[in-house]
Amino acid sequence: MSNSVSPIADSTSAAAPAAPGQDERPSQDDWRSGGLAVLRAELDRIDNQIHDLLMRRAEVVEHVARSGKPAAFRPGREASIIRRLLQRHRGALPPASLVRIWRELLAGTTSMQGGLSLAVCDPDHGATLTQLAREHFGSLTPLRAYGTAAQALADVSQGVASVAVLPFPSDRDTWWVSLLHREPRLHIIARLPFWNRRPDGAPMAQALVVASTPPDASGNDRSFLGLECDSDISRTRLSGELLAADLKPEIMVVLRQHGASVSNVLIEVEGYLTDNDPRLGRLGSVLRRPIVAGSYASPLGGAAG
Ligand SMILES: O=C(O)C(=O)C[C@]1(C(=O)O)C=C[C@@H](O)C=C1
Repeated sequence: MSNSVSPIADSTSAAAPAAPGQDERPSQDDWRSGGLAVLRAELDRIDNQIHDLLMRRAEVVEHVARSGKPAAFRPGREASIIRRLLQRHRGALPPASLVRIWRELLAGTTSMQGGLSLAVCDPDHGATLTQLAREHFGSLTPLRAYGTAAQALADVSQGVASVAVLPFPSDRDTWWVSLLHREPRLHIIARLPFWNRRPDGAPMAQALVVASTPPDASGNDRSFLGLECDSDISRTRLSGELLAADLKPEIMVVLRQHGASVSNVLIEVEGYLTDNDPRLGRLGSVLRRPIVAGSYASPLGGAAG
C-alpha cells in the first residue's frame, strides 16, 4: 500500500496532537463541557507539559550524576521519592499506577548514569524473581537469569552486573552466609517487592537486592546483622541480648553447619544500621563483632508483606 494514503479523519479527531513547539496553547477553561475533541486536546497539552518536565528532570539527574555520590542506584532515595509522592497523591489515578510510572522513570534515570544491569537468581528462567526484578527495575533493563545465587553474586563482584536479585534469606537459601565473609564486601541494599499490595497474578515471592556499594537510608528502614555464635546458642538468648542492646529483632535465620561448632546467624532489625553502631559491641554471645550485611527501605503496605 502506498505511503501517500491519508488517514481517514474521524469526526472526533479535530484536535490533532500538538506539533513540537506548538504546545503553548492555553488550556481551554471550558474543556469540562467540551466534546471528545476538546478533551483530547487538553490531554495532549498536559502530555506535552509532562514530557517537558521529564526532559528537564533528566537534565538535573545529569548534574546529580556528576556530584560524586557513591553509586548511580540509590534505593533509599528512590523509596523516599515514591513515599512522598504517594502522600500527596489525590484523585482517580490508582496509587499503583503512580508507583509503576515512577519505577520505570527511576530505572531510566539510574541507567542514564552509566548503565543498570541485573543478575537474577532464577532457576526457572522468567519465573517469579525475574518478574519481581522487572517490576522494580523496569521492563527493558538488561537482565541475566542464573541458576544459582553464587553466579548472580559473581556478576556483581566482577562488575558485570550492577545488582543481584536473590531469594529472601532462609536456611535453604543460604547465599547470605557468603556476605558475612567476603572481601571486598557486598551489601544488601533493597527488598522486593517495594509495593507490597499484590494484585491477583503478581509474583508473591520476596527477594533481596545486593550490590557492591552500601545502601542509603530512606527514613524508614530495616537492617540485617550477620553474627557468628556457638552452635548451641538459643534463639531466645540471642533475642534477649539484642533487645538488651536496644536492637529490635524481627526475622532470624540460623544456619548450623553439620558438625561445626559455629553457627552463622542473620537477623533483621529495625532501623538503618552501620558497622560502627555502638550497640553492636554490646552482644555478649557473638564470637566476633557482628557485621551489618545491609539494609533496605521498608516496603509500602507492611515490611513483611
Ligand atoms: O538522587 C540521586 O542520587 C539520583 O541519581 C537521582 C535519582 C532520580 O531520578 O531521582 C536517580 C537514580 C537514583 O537511584 C535515585 C534518584
